[in-house]
Amino acid sequence: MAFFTHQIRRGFSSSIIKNGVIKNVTIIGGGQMGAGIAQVAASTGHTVTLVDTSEDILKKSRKGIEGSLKRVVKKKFADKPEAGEEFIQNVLQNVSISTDAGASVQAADLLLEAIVENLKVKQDLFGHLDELAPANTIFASNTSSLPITDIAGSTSRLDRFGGLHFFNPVPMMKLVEVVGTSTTSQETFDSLLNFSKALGKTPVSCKDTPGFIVNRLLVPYMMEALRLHERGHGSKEDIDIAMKLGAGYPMGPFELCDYVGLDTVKFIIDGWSAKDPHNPLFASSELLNKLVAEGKYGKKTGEGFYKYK
Ligand SMILES: CCCCCCC[C@H](O)CC(=O)SCCNC(=O)CCNC(=O)[C@H](O)C(C)(C)COP(=O)([O-])OP(=O)([O-])OC[C@H]1O[C@@H](n2cnc3c(N)ncnc32)[C@H](O)[C@@H]1OP(=O)([O-])[O-]
Ligand SMILES: NC(=O)c1ccc[n+]([C@@H]2O[C@H](COP(=O)([O-])OP(=O)(O)OC[C@H]3O[C@@H](n4cnc5c(N)ncnc54)[C@H](O)[C@@H]3O)[C@@H](O)[C@H]2O)c1
Repeated sequence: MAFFTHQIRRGFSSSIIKNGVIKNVTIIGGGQMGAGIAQVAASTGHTVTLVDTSEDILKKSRKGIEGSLKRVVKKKFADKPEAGEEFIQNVLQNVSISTDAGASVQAADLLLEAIVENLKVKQDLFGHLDELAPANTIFASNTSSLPITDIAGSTSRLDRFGGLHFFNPVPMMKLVEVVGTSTTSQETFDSLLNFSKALGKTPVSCKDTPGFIVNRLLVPYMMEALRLHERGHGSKEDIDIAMKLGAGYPMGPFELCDYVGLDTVKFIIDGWSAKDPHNPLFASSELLNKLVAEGKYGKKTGEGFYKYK
């Protein structure tokens, strides 16, 4: 059954964002975050184009969205399975997939990037798409740790650029950090704030400071858990149990690192440590580096601190 239209819908005129209301969204990066955001945006009546580098990856994104929608529907439509199935079909119809980023931005009110946590790669992508996207398309990044100002600097639309930081798993996590730089216009910021609300999320306003709010507090905590283990002061299992049962976290720090992706965790901490090398909060972890070198990125590869196969 063809759930997804495999091409960009034709017949759209260029994006004409009306009264700052975002309806058409192009998401670049169909990994765990991009697929999750696509699902939530499509579930709330937005038209979504999900872009990645290959059809195979996009097939995996589609499978992930379908799986997650089934879990949502199991609860939301517990006693109405037919309505649940209809909901899934409607949501999936709102999502197109594409490997052509340039074509996919033509009708976008919002271009939201969720690709690898690497400044140069993000700058190259935005710089390229800045030349192709309609002038009024708002650009936003889902970066965990990079300055929005640095990413935006690769474009000529500094007033129409902001941060939209979602949390993993996107369908379950209620928060969105909306990040304004010194050049983000109030109109753009309001559009991003209202878009987050339209997704059913609770937005908070953030300054463009390292880690915004959540990660500025979460990253040092998680890295200290890794170092505590490396000092021989606790097994990863005991640290995870302790933080779940003693501090009320739904996942322990090792479980959460695996859930986020150890490659992403390493990108974040290496970036911060390069900028602030003497800050002990941002010191790296040998164990993390070893696992990443072995290609053990956590849940997404089947092994990280724990095994998932
Ligand atoms: C060192 C540096 C690190 C920093 C990294 C920063 C990264 C980033 O920038 C910020 C973040 O995101 S930070 C990360 C922020 N994130 C966190 O901190 C997350 C912390 N973890 C949690 O909040 C919970 O463990 C979960 C909600 C993930 C799972 O809940 P649970 O109770 O432990 O386990 P359960 O029994 O499996 O699931 C129960 C029900 O949840 C539902 N459901 C779950 N996943 C779903 C999905 N994908 N779709 C749809 N539904 C989904 C489903 O209904 C399921 O019921 P089912 O009938 O069994 O299908
Ligand atoms: N994982 C998390 O918990 C989490 C939470 C919030 C924010 N983030 C941020 O979101 C972004 C994505 O993280 P993720 O966990 O989804 O990563 P991921 O590895 O699951 O997915 C990234 C996707 O981007 C694709 N990609 C890479 N370069 C591309 C390009 N030039 N064009 C199109 N697609 C490209 C990859 O093929 C991959 O499918 C990162 O900036 C990360 O810091 C991650």
